[in-house]
Amino acid sequence: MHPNDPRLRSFIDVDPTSDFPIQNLPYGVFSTASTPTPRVGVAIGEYVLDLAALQAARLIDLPDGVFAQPSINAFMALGPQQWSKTRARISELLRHDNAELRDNAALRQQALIPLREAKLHLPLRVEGFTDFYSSKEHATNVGTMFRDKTNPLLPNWLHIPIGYNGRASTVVVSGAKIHRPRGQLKPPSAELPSFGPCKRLDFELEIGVVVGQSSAMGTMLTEAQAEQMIFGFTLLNDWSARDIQQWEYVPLGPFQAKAFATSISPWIVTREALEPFRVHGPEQQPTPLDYLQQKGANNYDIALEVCLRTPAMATPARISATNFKYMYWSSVQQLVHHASSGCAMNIGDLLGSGTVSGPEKDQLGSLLELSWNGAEPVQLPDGEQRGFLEDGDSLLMRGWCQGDGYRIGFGEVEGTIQPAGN
Ligand SMILES: O=C(O)/C=C/C(=O)CC(=O)CC(=O)O
Ligand SMILES: [Ca+2]
Ligand SMILES: [Mg+2]
Repeated sequence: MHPNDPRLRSFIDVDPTSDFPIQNLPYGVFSTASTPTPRVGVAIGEYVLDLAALQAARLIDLPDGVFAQPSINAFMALGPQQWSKTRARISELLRHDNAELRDNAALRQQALIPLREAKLHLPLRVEGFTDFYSSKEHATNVGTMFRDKTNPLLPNWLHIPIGYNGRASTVVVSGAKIHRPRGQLKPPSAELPSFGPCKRLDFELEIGVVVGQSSAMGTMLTEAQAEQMIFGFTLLNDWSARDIQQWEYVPLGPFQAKAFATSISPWIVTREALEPFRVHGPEQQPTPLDYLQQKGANNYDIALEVCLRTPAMATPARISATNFKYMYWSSVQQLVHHASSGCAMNIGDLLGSGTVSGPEKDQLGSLLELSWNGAEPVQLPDGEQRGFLEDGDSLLMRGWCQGDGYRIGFGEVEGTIQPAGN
């Protein structure tokens, strides 16, 4: 049976609402109190399966030590055929009718760790971080607020997957504390800029693409090559300082406004696990230039939600619910474009999709849009309201593909705002 087959069952009980059924098997890096060395595992139900332990027990046939690493980069370097073969083998080992692991109590004890006992680390060594801008709704909304409401979409937008080179150095895993950045601020009413803590701190709901293969400097990628280079997908929050951004971004784009932190979820859902959830993206009109043309279903149906919890709230409240399927430019088009000048791509490059905003008012992927630059604050169930994020606020993103009786989930990415540092 193919590892995506909905009929597959594991000997580990998995709730139908779990993010991590046997059809998912996302990769992460974890450690435990008893074994503090970070190593690679996959999530299954309420457990992490320790792949370094399975390999040491000779149940997985790959180069020695490939999972006894603090990142998945060495595994990604093995290439797409090994990714697929390994996923099939892990699936086989977890099946209800396979005795190899199921009936080996000692190995099960060692290799299946309850998720609540695992510390989750940044799953990849991030070589480069690029952030795209591929939701037409988001680009239109920001253009309306920041530039020209009669002509919000800039003329290049429908021809180029626009992006900027971000910072790999500040990509952090879910749970990492986020310090309010400081920067140059110049509200429209002020004559001169001042330096101080950001007053308009925001999130951006995005999907992160993990590049698992390299391309040589000077070479372009075909659609098929780019597809094969994508290892998997994460949730990504591109924290954004809107006041710093508005003053600094002309003409080279965001710089310090988005350099202070980017959070990702701890699990990387493989491209293969998302195959059953492919959908057509929006129609692209005008037709893109030849090198960007793509055939077939080039997007994914991934439900996404954003929840906010202020220090006064007992539980988080949902403030947005949208879907990745609305994105105009696909991940493959972004990657093809990224390499099109001859830019070398590396194993461990991370590409942000761009803020995922849908067409409706409750489908927007940033507070900038939800509160219309602070003018219409978001109302929370306990009577509080938010134009932008305040110290102590916790922001939570979730994502999943809904199958028939199971879901391919991304887990979550959380970050809590700390006061500005020194
Ligand atoms: O329209 C602008 O000037 C800026 C938009 C963004 O905030 C840039 C960005 O990070 C891209 C995105 O997430 O879609
Ligand atoms: Ca962004
Ligand atoms: Mg960022």
